[in-house]
Amino acid sequence: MNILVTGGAGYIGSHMARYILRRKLRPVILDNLVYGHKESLPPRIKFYRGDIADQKLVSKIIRQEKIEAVMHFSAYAYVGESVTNPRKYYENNFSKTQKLLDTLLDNNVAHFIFSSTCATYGAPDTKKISEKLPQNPINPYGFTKLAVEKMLADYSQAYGLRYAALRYFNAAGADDDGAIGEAHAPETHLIPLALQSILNPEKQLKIFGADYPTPDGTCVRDYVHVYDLAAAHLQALDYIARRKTSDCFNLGSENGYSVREIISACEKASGLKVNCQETGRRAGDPAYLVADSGKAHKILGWQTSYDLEKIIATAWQWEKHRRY
Ligand SMILES: NC(=O)c1ccc[n+]([C@@H]2O[C@H](COP(=O)([O-])OP(=O)(O)OC[C@H]3O[C@@H](n4cnc5c(N)ncnc54)[C@H](O)[C@@H]3O)[C@@H](O)[C@H]2O)c1
Ligand SMILES: O=c1ccn([C@@H]2O[C@H](COP(=O)(O)OP(=O)(O)O[C@H]3O[C@H](CO)[C@@H](O)[C@H](O)[C@H]3O)[C@@H](O)[C@H]2O)c(=O)[nH]1
Repeated sequence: MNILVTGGAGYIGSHMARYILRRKLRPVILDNLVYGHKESLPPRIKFYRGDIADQKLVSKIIRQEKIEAVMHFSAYAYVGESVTNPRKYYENNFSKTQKLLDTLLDNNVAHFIFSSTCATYGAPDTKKISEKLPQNPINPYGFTKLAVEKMLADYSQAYGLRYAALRYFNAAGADDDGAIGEAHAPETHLIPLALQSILNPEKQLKIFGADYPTPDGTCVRDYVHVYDLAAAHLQALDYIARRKTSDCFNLGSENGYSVREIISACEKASGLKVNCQETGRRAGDPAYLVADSGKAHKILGWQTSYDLEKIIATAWQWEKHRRY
């Protein structure tokens, strides 16, 4: 099967591309390299540098590469920036995704896997988040992802598009051999920043808020390894194709870890101290986000295989020797 991976030079997309290759399927990458790294792609992989909204280019790729399904990772994902510059997010995450979808329909590509997020739930007042909870995002980033989910539901109803909306919790970790890993620029995520503060004494990790209503006062998140996410994508694709259906799934480990627990895990993995300091809360951070992934377990047969220790071990391996 030929699978178009948009945003395939980015963090999660580049791991997806490797995972697809290992499963003897064929990924084709489309990325404009606004973020992302060409060095993250395996040699000899088919790569197109371009924009998802370039309908001529996307049509050409579909025809030339005989694309049968699309995994759509490309988006902007800085929550804070989405508040100060929402037009950038509505344009890239929503409007351009509509252009992409229209191109797919015009070229009879009917299978679509979408990178959604637990940020579509907002700040729910519950221990574990299942798909039954209402989606009430609290920032423009979350709204753009929810808007795409709504568009997918309408397109599926009207035009027969089959899709899976995969609502990731916190993607983390790196390739087991350390060849690729998380490399956002700027980096805003907790695990890479904690590990970088170990390697570079000039970098200090700020703990955003120690007064949350959580056991140790810091925010709790559900960290899920990128290859576990990748596995879910292929399982979801198989499911929507075989069953001729569409659905949404929460993807998390179902375990919550506080910022302080992540810092301790990074110190344990490295044997070194994280240089950190408590500061005020970061705007828009809910106290507690942990998945109920029972639906993905039951319907897709998805299980995670990386626990927190393994996730941090792969991230540490990557940070120590990173190539880009
Ligand atoms: N990282 C997380 O924890 C997380 C959690 C939930 C959801 N997500 C979603 O997963 C997806 C991937 O996230 P990531 O962390 O790998 O981000 P990333 O920034 O590393 O990757 C996104 C890639 O998309 C490319 N891109 C952006 N706009 C494009 C366009 N218009 N045309 C072509 N390419 C374009 C960028 O160059 C980049 O390589 C995003 O949709 C994000 O919203 C991420
Ligand atoms: O320097 C830092 C960075 C983060 N945090 C905290 O660490 C936790 C995790 O933060 P981060 O790694 O930035 O992830 P999230 O803000 O939870 O967001 C990620 O996970 C979401 C799903 O939960 C996705 O929608 C987003 O795209 C993705 O960036 C949060 O409580 C932050 O306040 C710090 O204390 N200091």
